[in-house]
Amino acid sequence: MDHEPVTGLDAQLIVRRAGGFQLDVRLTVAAGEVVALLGPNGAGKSTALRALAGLLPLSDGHITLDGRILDRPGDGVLVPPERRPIGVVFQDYLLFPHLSAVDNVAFGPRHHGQRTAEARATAAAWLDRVGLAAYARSKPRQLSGGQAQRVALARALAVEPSLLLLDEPLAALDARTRLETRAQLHRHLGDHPGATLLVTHDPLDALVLADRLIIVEDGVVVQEGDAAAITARPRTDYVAQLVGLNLYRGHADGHSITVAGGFTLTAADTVRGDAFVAFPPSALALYPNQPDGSPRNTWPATITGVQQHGDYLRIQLSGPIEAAADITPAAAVRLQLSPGQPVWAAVKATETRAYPA
Ligand SMILES: Nc1ncnc2c1ncn2[C@@H]1O[C@H](COP(=O)(O)OP(=O)(O)OP(=O)(O)O)[C@@H](O)[C@H]1O
Repeated sequence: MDHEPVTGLDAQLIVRRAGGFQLDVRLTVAAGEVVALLGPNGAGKSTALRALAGLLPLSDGHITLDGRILDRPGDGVLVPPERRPIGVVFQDYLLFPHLSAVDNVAFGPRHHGQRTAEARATAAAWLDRVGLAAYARSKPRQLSGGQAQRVALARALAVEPSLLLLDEPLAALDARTRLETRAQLHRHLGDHPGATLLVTHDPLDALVLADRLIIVEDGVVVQEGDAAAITARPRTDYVAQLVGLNLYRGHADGHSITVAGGFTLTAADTVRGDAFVAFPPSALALYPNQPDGSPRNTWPATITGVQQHGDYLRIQLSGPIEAAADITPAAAVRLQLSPGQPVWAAVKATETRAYPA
C-alpha cells in the first residue's frame, strides 16, 4: 500500500449505481492532511463524497476512520450519517434558513450531546474563529455568500470531526469573494487536526488547498500525487488540460516519440518504449509559411479555434496532432487568425518533456 495512516481515513470506495456507473477508488487521508479529489463532471466525485458521508451505501469495499469501520458491506456494517464523526460543507451550504448563524453552528454540538448553553458557547467560539462573531444572530438570508460559506465551515468543524468533507466549497462564490474565502479556508484547514477531503473540479482550489491530489475519471483513480509531480508528468488528457499542457502518448525510441497517427516528435529527453511527450502552449510557435532549417519539430496545421486569454491568444490547431498554442497579439498580427486558416506549427525539442507511460 502507498499510504497506510494510523489515524485518518482509509477507504476502498466501491459503489455501483443504477445505469451502470461504477466507482472504485482507493482513498487514504492521514489526520492533518488535506487531499483533493479532482475530476471532470460525472467522474464520481459526488458519489464518493456521499458514500463517505453515509448518504449512499457502499456496494463493496470499506470505509475506516481512525480505525473504526463505518461501512463494510462484506460484514454488514453500516454506520448511519448522523453517527459518523464527519463534518460536511455542502456546495450550497444547506444552512437551516430559520436558524441564526450561532444556532446553525450549535446544531452539531447539541446533536453530539452538549446542552443548549454549552453548544451555543462552542458555536460562538467557532463563529469568532471564522471572523463572524458580529453575525451570530443573523439568519442565513442576511449573510453574503462568503459569510454563509464560513458559517457552514464553522458548523462542520464545531463537532471536531475526524474527517472534514468539503463539496466544491467555493463554487457558489463570485471570483473576488472566492479569492478571499480560499485564503481563509486554507488557514482553517491548516488548523484542523483531522483529515480533510476536498471534492472539486476546480484545479486552483485543489492546488492551493490540498497537500495531495487524487484525480478520478470514469470512477477510477488516473493519477495521484502532489501538485508538482502531477504538473510535471500528467498522465491523461484531462490532467494535461488541467495543468495547461499539450500531451501525447506514443512509442519512444531515444529522442523520437511516434504518437497515434504516425507523427513523430523529437524530444530532448531520452526515453524508450511506451511514453508521453508534453509541452506548454506557450512553447508552440506559429508561422504563415514553413520555417526553415532549425532542429525543431514543425508541421502543417489548421486553426480550429481562437480564444482571448488575458494578454495572449489561445489558438486551437488540428493537423497530424491536435495542439493548443498561446501567442502574443504581436505574433498574431503576422498570421491570419481565422478558423480554417492553414499555418505552420513549431516546437523546439528542448521545450518538450518526455517520460515513460
Ligand atoms: N442517483 C443516481 N443514480 C444513478 N446514477 C447516478 C446517480 N447520480 C449520479 N449517477 C451517475 O454516477 C456517475 C458519477 O456521478 P457523480 O455525480 O458522482 O460525478 P461527479 O464527479 O460528482 O460529477 P459532477 O462534477 O458533475 O458533480 C455519473 O455517470 C452519473 O450519471
